[in-house]
Amino acid sequence: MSGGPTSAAAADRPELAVETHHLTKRFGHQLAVAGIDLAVPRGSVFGFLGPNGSGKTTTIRVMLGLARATGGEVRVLGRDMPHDLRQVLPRVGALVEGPAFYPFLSGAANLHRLDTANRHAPGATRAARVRAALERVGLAHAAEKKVRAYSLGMKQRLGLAVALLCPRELLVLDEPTNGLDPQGTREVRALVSSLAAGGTTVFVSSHLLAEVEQMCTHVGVMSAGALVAQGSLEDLRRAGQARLRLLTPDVAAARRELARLGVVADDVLGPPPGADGAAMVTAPLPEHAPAPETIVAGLVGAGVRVRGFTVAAASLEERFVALTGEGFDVAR
Ligand SMILES: Nc1ncnc2c1ncn2[C@@H]1O[C@H](COP(=O)(O)OP(=O)(O)OP(=O)(O)O)[C@@H](O)[C@H]1O
Repeated sequence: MSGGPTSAAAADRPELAVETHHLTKRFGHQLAVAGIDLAVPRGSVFGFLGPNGSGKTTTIRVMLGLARATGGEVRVLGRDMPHDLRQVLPRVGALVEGPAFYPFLSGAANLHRLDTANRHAPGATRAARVRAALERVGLAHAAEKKVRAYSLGMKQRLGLAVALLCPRELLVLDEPTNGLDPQGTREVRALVSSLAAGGTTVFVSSHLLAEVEQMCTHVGVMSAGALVAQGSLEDLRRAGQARLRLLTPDVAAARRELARLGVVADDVLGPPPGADGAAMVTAPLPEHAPAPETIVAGLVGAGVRVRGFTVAAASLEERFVALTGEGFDVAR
C-alpha cells in the first residue's frame, strides 16, 4: 500500500515527523481541537504544552489513530493517518493514558506478552529487548515483581518500557512524568535526551512549562483547543517582549519621559522595602523602542534620579501566560 496521492503530498515536507492541517475534533457540540496545523520537525523533541483540558490528549489520540478526526488531515512519518495506520504504527512508540497491564503478571512478563502481540517484533531477541527496556526505565530490579505491587510511578515507567521495546522513529509520550517523583522525572528527562540523541523524534505532552523548557527543542502551545504558538524554543523566547525596570524616587517625571520616548509604563507598585522612597517602574518595551542607553540618557536629562535600570527579555512563562491568558504549573 504505497504511493498514491497521500505519499506525494507528504513528500512535500519530508522534514516533518508529524504534520496536521486544520485538524478538528468535536465531541457533540464541544470543540476539543479547533483546526490546528502542527508541524513537528524530524529529530526534534517537541513539547506539546497546554493547561488541562486544552486538547492535547485528544490531538494525540487522533494522531495515533485511536480516535477519528471530525475534520482535517494528519500525516505521521510522511503517511496519512488513519489510512496508513498499519504502516505507521510499527514505527511509532506511544505512551498514552497508560497501557493496560495484567496485575498478576510481573513487569517482565507483561512486556513479553505485549511484545509477542506485536507481529513486527522479532521473537529471537525478545528476552534481551525486554531486559534492555526495563533497564532503560530503571525497573530492572523490579522485573520479576507482580505489577499489582508496582507504585503509580513504576507503572508509568513500565508504560515507557513498552514504547521502548523496539527501536522507533517517533515516540509519542502523553504526560510521561505524571505520577513520578522528582528523581523519576529527572530520569525520564535524561531518557528523552538520550533517545533524541539517537535520532528518534520525541513528541511529549505536558502541562509543566519548566519540564518542556528543560527537555524540548521545539514547542507547540495549546489553549482551549487552539494551537496558539509553535516553533523552536529559541524562536519563542525571542518573540517575547522585553521589559524595562527602573528604580527611581521620581516616578511621575520618569513616566512622562518614558511616554515621550514611546514607552508606556505599567501602574507603579508600592515602593520596595528599604529603597529610600524609590519605586519600581516597569514597562513593556515595544519593538522599535529606543536603545536602553538612549532611554537612560533621556531619563537623566529629564532630571530623573535613576537608582536601578534593567532591560530583560520576557521569560518563557510570561510569554505563555500572554498567549494563553492562563498560568502554567511550574515544576519545582
Ligand atoms: N471522549 C470525550 N467525550 C467528550 N468530551 C471529551 C472527550 N475527551 C475529551 N473531551 C473534552 O475535550 C477537551 C480536551 O480534552 P483533552 O483530554 O484532549 O485535553 P488535555 O489538554 O489532554 O487535558 P489533560 O491534560 O487534562 O488530559 C476537554 O474539554 C474534554 O473534556
